[in-house]
Amino acid sequence: MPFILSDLSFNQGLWAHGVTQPAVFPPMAPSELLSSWRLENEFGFLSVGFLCIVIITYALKSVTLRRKMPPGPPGVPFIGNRHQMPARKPWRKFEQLNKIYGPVISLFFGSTSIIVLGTAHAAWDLLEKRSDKYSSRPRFIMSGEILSDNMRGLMLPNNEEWRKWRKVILHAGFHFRQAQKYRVIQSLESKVTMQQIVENPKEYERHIQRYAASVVTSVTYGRRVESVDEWIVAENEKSMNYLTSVNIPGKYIVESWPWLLKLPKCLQWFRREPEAQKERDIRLLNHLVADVKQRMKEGTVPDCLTVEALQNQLKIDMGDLFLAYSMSTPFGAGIETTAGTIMSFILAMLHFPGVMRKAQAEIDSVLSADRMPEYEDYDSLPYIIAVVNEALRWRPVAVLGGTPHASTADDVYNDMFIPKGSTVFANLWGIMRDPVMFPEPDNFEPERFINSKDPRLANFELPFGFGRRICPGMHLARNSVFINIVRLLWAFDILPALDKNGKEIIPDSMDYTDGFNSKPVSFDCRLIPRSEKVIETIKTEYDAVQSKFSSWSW
Ligand code: HEM
Repeated sequence: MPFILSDLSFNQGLWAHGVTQPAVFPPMAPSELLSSWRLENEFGFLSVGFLCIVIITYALKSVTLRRKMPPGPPGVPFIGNRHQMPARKPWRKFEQLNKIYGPVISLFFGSTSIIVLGTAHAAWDLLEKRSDKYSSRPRFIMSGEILSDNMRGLMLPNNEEWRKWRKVILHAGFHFRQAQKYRVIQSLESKVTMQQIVENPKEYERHIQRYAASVVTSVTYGRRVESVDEWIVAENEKSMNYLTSVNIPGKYIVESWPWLLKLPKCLQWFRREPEAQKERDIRLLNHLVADVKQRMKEGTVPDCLTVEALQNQLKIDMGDLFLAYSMSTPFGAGIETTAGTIMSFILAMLHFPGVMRKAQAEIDSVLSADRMPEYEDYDSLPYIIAVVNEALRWRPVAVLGGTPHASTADDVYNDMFIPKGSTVFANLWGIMRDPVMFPEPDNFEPERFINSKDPRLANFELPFGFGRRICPGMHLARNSVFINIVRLLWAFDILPALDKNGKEIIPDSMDYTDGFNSKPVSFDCRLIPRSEKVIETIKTEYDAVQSKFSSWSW
């Protein structure tokens, strides 16, 4: 059994190195030398024997545990399967492994058991139906504990603080009815985006990013952004980039050796840099809340998440700092995801022009060029709704299912044992490409949602995760994706860029970024207004929007 054999040789090797290191001793008589040699040897043999027993017991336990657990590729002692995981796009490897070993597989990263779910049904069975056991998060020592003092809800385990945070985010912010209120802002911001694209189509990606950032700052702090270069976006981006940079597995030794946290704080060298960043984060987040408070006093602040939370602060029993961190949640979770999904839709249109024509035909049957689509048109546009669903499916932005879940109790699923403390990935990349649920998954085919009898496809929440951790921003996100997709299709032909010989350049449909959120690598395309009348309508709508924004800027 290679697991046990290599386990032993690795440790014996290390041990042997340790005891054969000669030190400097005073000279000894031969008899002394002999008895000391015997003593040392007896001690040595005892130690080797003890070590062997420990290692064999550990190895046997591991093998027995592994046999009871979901199948998976054999690993290496102590390292597990970590070395088999590619540094880039691990979701593709997960998909391959699910194809080989089944919808539920297990791996080991060191001593941590990793469960990867490769079908929607497996994810619903565990993360939704058994959400009492699967709604926690793994421990994030560097990013969650040291950098954020357990104040970032997205990384909190399933505890009282997380429930409090989630209630605020949902009830003060983004549950279905509350999210409908923000449609006004989303519609206005999308009109700005359309005008920016008409004026400067080459920068279309920046316009979409600005849209996503402005919706987030508007619904959170009641202030919008006019450019992605504004300080508020830059500062938050810095903070988020730092957070992501410390979240790299294996980068910090304390993640593998948490006992280092027991050292006196002055000896915990790894704390210095993140604690300095923490100070900067706190200054920024407190400033943003203070700004809302000030405008509440003046009576000039629009309805937004922070106003709702502050008005209910006593009732929800949330401290000032936790509230300030909680209000920043949409920054990390809502900008890249929304913009990335709209970018995937544009990429898909370059590859599937037939879908674009069909979608435009539906829009033209409901609207003319002198009226921009509105949310009220939603129910008249079933094909567009299917296009939105397909954009979320074809290239899911939260590619690994967002932040992984963690299990809080031992469990048995289809005769497979899942130990407490497992990290659980619902690999949305693989799930969305499951050919049973989504035949020919590489095709961008909105019809799959129209022709399906599956109620879970009609109400397509799958891209937003599972159970008690399901994305609280999903209604807001869906509204953003819908209004931008329908208006882009109404206004523009989305066509490939041309090279200098007039030949079309079709970007690679698999060229996506790395990280927990994966979006298309920037690509050129042509967004050609469909008529002069469309340009005129966009301009009229844009001019009308300006007066409504006057008090919203930073
Ligand atoms: C197209 C856009 C979006 C997609 C595809 C998306 C997807 C997801 C997914 C898959 C998760 C993980 C759920 C799980 O753990 O099972 C998640 C979590 C989360 N999302 Fe979104 N999201 C989007 C936009 C947003 C927006 C706009 C917001 C905020 C306004 C938001 C806030 C959050 C938060 C706070 C969590 C963590 C929930 C928790 O840990 O309890 N998301 N999202």
